[in-house]
Amino acid sequence: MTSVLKAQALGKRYGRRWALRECTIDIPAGHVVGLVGPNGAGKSTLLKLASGQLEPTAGGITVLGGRPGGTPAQLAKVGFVAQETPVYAGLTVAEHLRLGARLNPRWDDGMARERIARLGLVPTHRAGKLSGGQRAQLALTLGLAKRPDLLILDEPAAALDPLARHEFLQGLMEAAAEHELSVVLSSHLVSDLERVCDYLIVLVDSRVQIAGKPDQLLATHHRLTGPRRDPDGRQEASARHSARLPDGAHAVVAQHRDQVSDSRHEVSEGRHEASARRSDRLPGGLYVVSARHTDRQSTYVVRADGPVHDPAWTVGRLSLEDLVLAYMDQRTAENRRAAPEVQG
Ligand SMILES: Nc1ncnc2c1ncn2[C@@H]1O[C@H](COP(=O)(O)OP(=O)(O)OP(=O)(O)O)[C@@H](O)[C@H]1O
Repeated sequence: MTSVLKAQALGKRYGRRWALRECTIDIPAGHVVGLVGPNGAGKSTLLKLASGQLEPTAGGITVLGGRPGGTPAQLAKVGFVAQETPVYAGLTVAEHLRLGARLNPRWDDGMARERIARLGLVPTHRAGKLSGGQRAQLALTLGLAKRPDLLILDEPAAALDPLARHEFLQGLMEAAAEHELSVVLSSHLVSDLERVCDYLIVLVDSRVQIAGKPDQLLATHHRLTGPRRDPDGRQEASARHSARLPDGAHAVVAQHRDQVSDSRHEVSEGRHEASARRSDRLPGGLYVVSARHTDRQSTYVVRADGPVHDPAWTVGRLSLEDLVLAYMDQRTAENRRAAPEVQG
């Protein structure tokens, strides 16, 4: 299958700080890809690397088989709509279309005019006088009429009200289906991405945490809920030293040790051991994404290759939002290794 975006150990550093690191992804063509993550996670950095506006510090990236921004032909194949939906305030809607026609060899003027008319944008109106939603639609029209093979949008609907956002994303989906376009868009709004995307990338702390088709991601992640047998972490730590651990518990503790963090008890080494100790009750072969404990109950979000059957735990389904939030949880991210990609 052709890759629309392929990155191998891709990294970008600003000064001494990594904005993106060890990013390895392979996105097949023909998808609407959602890129989600907290502020400062590296989303814009990845999108700018993909559109050739930034050069990598480490690793490599190809887009539609070529180096981003490498040749005029490559530039023509990729459209980019930046975060602030850039339009020229002093130019009219019609002047934007004329500029687009002059700058883009594959420009589809008929489509641009038809779309502008359908959206009710008046050609003689200056972009500076348009509403935020209208400006976003104008910027999307320019991106689509360029007739790219890949359209990259950095938080395109962030400033729009829910109705305008709905219309914007609807238009994007229709255009993607009609023109067999691959799309990569970033957003903070998982509900938006859930509606339009058939491939998701979660980026946290400059690293890709997970990537794949939403149904596959949901099939491999579960919520495990069970009683917290010993709600006091200190008692649990001392219990560990009194050699009352079940056979084999040490091995399991070692297996999960760097995968688990307790959102409320992470102060000392003893506490850390206590939190690792709790995970020894989880079924084997799980990757712990997040862990939460109340006095009486423990809740884990875990990734598993197969179904989880363990009478000690209630296994529940996650929504996509639950899954993304579990990965985005900064309190657990620190102690987690980057998860391998789920290929779709
Ligand atoms: N030009 C720059 N110079 C220095 N640091 C930068 C620059 N651009 C981004 N960064 C830093 O790189 C990190 C990633 O930034 P980036 O804009 O890619 O994040 P983001 O996920 O798009 O965030 P947001 O959701 O807030 O737009 C941040 O810590 C940011 O401060």
